[in-house]
Amino acid sequence: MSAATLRIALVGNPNCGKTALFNQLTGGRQKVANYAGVTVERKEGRFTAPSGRVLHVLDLPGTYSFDATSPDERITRDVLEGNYPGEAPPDLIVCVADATNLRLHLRFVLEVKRLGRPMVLALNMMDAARRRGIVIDVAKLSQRLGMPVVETVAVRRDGVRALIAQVDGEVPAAGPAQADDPASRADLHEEVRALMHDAVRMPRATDALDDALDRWALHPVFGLVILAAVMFLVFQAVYSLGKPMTDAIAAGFDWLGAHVATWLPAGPLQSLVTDGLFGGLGTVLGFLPEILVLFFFILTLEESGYLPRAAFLLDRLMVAVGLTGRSFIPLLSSFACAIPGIMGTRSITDPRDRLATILVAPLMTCSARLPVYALLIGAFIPSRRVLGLFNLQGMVLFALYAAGIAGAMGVGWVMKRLRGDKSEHALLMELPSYRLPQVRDVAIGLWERTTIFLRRLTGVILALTVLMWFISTFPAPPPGATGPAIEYSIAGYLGRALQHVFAPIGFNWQISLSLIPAFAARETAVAALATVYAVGGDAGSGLGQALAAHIPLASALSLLVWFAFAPQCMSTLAVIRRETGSWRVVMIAFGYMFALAYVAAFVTYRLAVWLT
Ligand SMILES: Nc1nc2c(ncn2[C@@H]2O[C@H](COP(=O)(O)OP(=O)(O)OP(=O)(O)O)[C@@H](O)[C@H]2O)c(=O)[nH]1
Ligand SMILES: [Mg+2]
Repeated sequence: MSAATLRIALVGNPNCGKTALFNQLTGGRQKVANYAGVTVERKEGRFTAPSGRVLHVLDLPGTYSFDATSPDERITRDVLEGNYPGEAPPDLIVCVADATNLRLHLRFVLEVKRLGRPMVLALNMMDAARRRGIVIDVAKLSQRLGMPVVETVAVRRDGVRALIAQVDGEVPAAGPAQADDPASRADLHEEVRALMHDAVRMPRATDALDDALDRWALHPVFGLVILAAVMFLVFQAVYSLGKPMTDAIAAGFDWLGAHVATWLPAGPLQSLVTDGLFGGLGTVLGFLPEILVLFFFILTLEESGYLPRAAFLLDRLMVAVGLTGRSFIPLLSSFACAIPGIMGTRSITDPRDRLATILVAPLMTCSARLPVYALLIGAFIPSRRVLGLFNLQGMVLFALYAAGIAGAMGVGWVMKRLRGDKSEHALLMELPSYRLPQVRDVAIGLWERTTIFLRRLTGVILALTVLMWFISTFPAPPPGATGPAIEYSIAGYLGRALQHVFAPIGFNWQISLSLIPAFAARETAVAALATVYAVGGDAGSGLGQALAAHIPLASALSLLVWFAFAPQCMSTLAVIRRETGSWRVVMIAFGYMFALAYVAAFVTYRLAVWLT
């Protein structure tokens, strides 16, 4: 080991603030949230300590013990034991413990100590511990444990000073390694009790506010009512807060597009700029506010500590449909994007539960679908008040999300029947303390979302939009052609060929065509429709109106339902393959979702045609 660099690893029970410490030390932007199992991969960062020494910091998934059973916990164990491929064991282990919950967290500290490696204990959440009147005799604890102990507050900028000073100094000597057998593990419990007795004074009462809130939040009836109300309000807010901003952006782009068009000579370049860039990309960009409003609520909920309660409430229902309460948080993250959701299933111990969760995660409506929904809802569903209070468009949006959830439950139930599984696993899940969201974490989360969105927009969506514009413009119609020019383009031919598949569910050739780029990034369906209609000369008065004029209501409803279920995302399929290591699972996922989407869209279309 050179003196100039030091490799440290942050370990500890889930939800004790390892990632918050990591971010504070390295200036990183890893996801922090108030539930167990947020971090499921090893993440690396670095910073330069005041002495000039460079510290490499590893953030690891939380783990309760070394009897690791879930895939994410195994990563932590392997890294510490030096079994992680291509990585030497860390020079110094920083074991993080939640100071408000030492009775639980010290057990793992003792387990890590048995590895006999240089180690420091960080008592995190000291702010919360002080607030609750918990008194910790740090000197005594350090002496009894035989390792340096520092206090930290990972959510405050100056809350990691003591830790930095500690890791910047001498590396503490390692204690003796101890054998790790079941008998000696039983002693850990006694050891924790003795430590608690000697070094920690806990107030008698637990947190009264948490208990009072939980009486409502975990109530079998009111709890569900509260959960439903929270979800419903979120979707109302997406509309009432996001929509005005979206409209303003769209108006701005129309204005800009019209002006830019006057500076360009008429011809392909003008068409590319106005139809492709302003029409296509501008329309997608306009949906950013809605996405951010949705994320504001998801991030706030994640930080509040409410989500594990919701998981707990829904556990019985989820077990009935072949999932578990543990699936709840991965499924909820899939509202952002199925990819982190599918990766989040690593914290599910039972492999069959994990597989079931992976298979249904793509049915949760990801944020890339929001522009498609918002566009079609805006064009086809009147913006009416219902019961003088709720917005009809917001209600339809809520219904589409609900359709995804109901679909997931149905599929889970069928899979459970197919595998003849009668086993039920009790949900063991820690309920964290309620916490006011940190402005910084919410801001980081929104910023991350914005950059991801803009990167997609200027990358894959831009490329596909230009491609769509190109195939809709060329080749030019032959001399003497009578129909609209676009019908003679590559896009026209391709769309009509595809339409054979999709005509039964009511899609015209333009919609059928837009499904191709949507496979790479779903939002592109919007850009593609915008471009195709604009090139066809139909979008003069806005894409919404053009769609309303050219697509019957029944087809629009069918398209919405299609998007709720269809397996239209390459990256999701790729991540399923990576996480399960099986092409068969990918085929099953693709096949069942395609069938489900097709049948559901077919039924919707026929019903709508019949009713209208
Ligand atoms: N009040 C207070 N909250 C903290 C502190 N450190 C972290 N938190 C909050 O605790 C929660 C968990 O923090 P994370 O950093 O995600 O915890 P983690 O240990 O990385 O969790 P996993 O990745 O699930 O193992 C978040 O809501 C943080 O905002 C602290 O020192 N004080
Ligand atoms: Mg973490």
